[in-house]
Amino acid sequence: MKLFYGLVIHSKSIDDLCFLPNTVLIVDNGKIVYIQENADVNKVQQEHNVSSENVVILKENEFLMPGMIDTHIHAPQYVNAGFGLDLPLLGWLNKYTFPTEACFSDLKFANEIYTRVVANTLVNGTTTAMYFATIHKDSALLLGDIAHQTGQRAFIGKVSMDQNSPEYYIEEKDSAIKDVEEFIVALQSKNYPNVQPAVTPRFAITCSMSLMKTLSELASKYNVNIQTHVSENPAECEVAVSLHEGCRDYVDIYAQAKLLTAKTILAHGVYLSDKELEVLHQYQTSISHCPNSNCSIRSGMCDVRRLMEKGLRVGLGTDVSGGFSSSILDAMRFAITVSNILSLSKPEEYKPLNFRDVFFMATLGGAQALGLHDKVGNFEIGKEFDALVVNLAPTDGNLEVWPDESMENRLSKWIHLGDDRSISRVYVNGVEVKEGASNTLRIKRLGSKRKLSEMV
Ligand SMILES: Nc1nc2[nH]cnc2c(=O)[nH]1
Ligand SMILES: [Zn+2]
Repeated sequence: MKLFYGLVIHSKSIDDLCFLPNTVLIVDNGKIVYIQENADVNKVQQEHNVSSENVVILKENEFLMPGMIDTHIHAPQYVNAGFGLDLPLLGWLNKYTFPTEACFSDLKFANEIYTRVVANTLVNGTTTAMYFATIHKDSALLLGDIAHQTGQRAFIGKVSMDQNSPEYYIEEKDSAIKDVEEFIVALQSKNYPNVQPAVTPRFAITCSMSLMKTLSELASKYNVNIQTHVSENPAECEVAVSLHEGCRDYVDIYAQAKLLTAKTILAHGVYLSDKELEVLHQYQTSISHCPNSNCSIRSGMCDVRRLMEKGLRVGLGTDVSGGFSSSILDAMRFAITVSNILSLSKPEEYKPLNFRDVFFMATLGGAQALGLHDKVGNFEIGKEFDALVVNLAPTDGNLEVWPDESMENRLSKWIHLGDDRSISRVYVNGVEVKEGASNTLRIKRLGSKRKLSEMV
């Protein structure tokens, strides 16, 4: 049992951001069992029989918030984060992405990179990640092992692609199906409490209709989440629709493949028509908004306010390495900036996203988009305790606050100026995981680094 006392911040909905001062929150067996604002901490501690070594009193400049959720990240592309941003999507995939992903047939290389990406995202406050791995079954399973061992909540997608891909990085349809089924069975049979497989057709250009239909059957047979990309870039949209005869638009391709479910998340959705949004709403399919990626590989600017007003659930994604940063704080800022820019050409009454909106999207909104909102996303009794202790006065960095600043302004400052140095503790399912992840990264950085080419 663990008792936390101090300022708690979480969202109950996009319009209901709560600041709860002097709050006691008790966690037992990973779950939240008690939460009371303006509580008498000593009294509650005694009543619940919590020993003093299990009491965490937050400091003046600290607050507790739900862990952040990255609804779309490519773990193998972590190696490429920050370069190769000179080409738009289709050229970028061929020149930079596919060659890198092909290296993950090598388990030693996969182990090096996957250990780092899991540790790095945890240190940056990502308590849940929806990962694309590569087409390689064994290294995707390894990513699952690493997430489990390091303590991150994760969905792991072994990527499927059977057409329009380079010969060194493509699957035959039959072996693609066999490998996905074996991957799902193997990962599920490990019984990791917080790591689940996800069916992951790469996107409509690299997947045949027949492959996608079978993947949808597998998703339903094993009751797993589905993830793919949609409507990210104008050239991509054109090619996708031209490849799948008889499909009205991009969303119709996935509708005909029966991939649209309440457990499906589609990355991007920059160019979706009203009709497509209506269809996604009917299927309760959600969207991962990846604004850094959309800017960095110049895909376009997604008006997520419009998507949310149409009733879609929208989470944030880093989309490393289309996006160059693996931090959800960065995704929050990019989401605000894209929305601000879009608002310049909108009517005056258009409301760009603000820090409250993106805080919601990074936490409860992401949980809703992944269908995890009964488990995580905010602090409700019965939910699992995925949380960050944020320190607004780190010893270094650009973040500075003053004692008489409002809680709202302090949160806004953190969202705009914070980084991993201001995240002092990270909990997943009640277990503190930041220290272990930081040590892993430190050891990896101190050790002499091998050349990438020597690792493969
Ligand atoms: N951003 C992005 N879009 C994709 N569409 C298909 N594959 C990818 C990918 O790896 N990254
Ligand atoms: Zn992506």
